[in-house]
Amino acid sequence: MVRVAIAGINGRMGTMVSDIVLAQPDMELVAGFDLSAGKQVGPVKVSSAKDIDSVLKAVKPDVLIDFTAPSAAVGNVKAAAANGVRMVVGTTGFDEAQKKEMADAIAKGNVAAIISPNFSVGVQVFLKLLAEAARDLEGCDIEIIEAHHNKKKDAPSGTALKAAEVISGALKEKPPLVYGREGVALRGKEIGVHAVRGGDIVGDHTVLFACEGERIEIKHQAHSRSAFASGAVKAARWLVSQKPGLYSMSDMVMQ
Ligand SMILES: NC(=O)C1=CN([C@@H]2O[C@H](COP(=O)(O)OP(=O)(O)OC[C@H]3O[C@@H](n4cnc5c(N)ncnc54)[C@H](OP(=O)(O)O)[C@@H]3O)[C@@H](O)[C@H]2O)C=CC1
Ligand SMILES: O=C(O)C1=N[C@H](C(=O)O)C[C@H](O)C1
Repeated sequence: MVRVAIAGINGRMGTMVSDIVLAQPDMELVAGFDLSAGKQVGPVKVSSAKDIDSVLKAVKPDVLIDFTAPSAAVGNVKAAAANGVRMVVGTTGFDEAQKKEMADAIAKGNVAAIISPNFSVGVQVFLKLLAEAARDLEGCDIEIIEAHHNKKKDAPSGTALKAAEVISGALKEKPPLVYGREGVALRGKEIGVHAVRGGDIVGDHTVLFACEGERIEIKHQAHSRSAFASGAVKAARWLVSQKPGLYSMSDMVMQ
């Protein structure tokens, strides 16, 4: 049995991840953490986020799945790594210092972890297509447009930033990012990044390659958070048989 703990278990993603974990015959939900404690989820009563260290020590999960907020996730990663617990981190919106803090904690704890801004399998294919298009269409103007629900706190999305990183990695000339546009300014060599927020949009990412006389759009649309949640649960199962280290979702999907 894979013993799973979930941080952010009361949230939109945490709720869906716990439903999927509870339905897996080879998984057991052993702990859940959130700012508001006490709710019963399957066999566990949600623990207060501040008790994560003592609860991890007591229940010894195999994997902690985190969908919370950036500073919360950094604390959770440190607690999990210090207790030898593997991690699946789906939270987005980290700054560079927070990314380094997590990587250092994972290395020091000598545990296996996946940090990914998007756990859908489709998005891994989308990223692969972007790299190919960027290589073949060098010189075309590139714009990334993402759309999400009106409760999303970070912008641009983690996936949009990952798309920019992948595109940049495939181009000979590394362009700067320009977030939105306002006022009088001609487009330069940049990648434009635009965030749309509204209603209950689950997660759309479009990359436009605009060339002379033609254009290509590569688009991924998530219809349900189950695309992310089921990928995160698969990642938890996969991590159990991996050596210690920091992995990405493409390490798992493209194996
Ligand atoms: N990688 C991926 O595939 C995906 C990533 N995401 C990302 O996941 C994150 C969560 O998204 P979503 O579920 O929509 O957000 P929600 O706000 O619905 O859920 C986050 C939950 O975490 C709780 N929380 C805050 N701090 C802590 C803490 N220290 N310990 C435990 N729980 C805590 C929040 O409590 P409270 O509400 O009281 O603040 C809330 O219940 C975001 O960063 C989002 O961008 C989302 C979808 C897919
Ligand atoms: O907050 C969300 O909802 C999502 N966040 C992720 C991101 O920032 O890329 C992934 C997904 O698009 C949904």
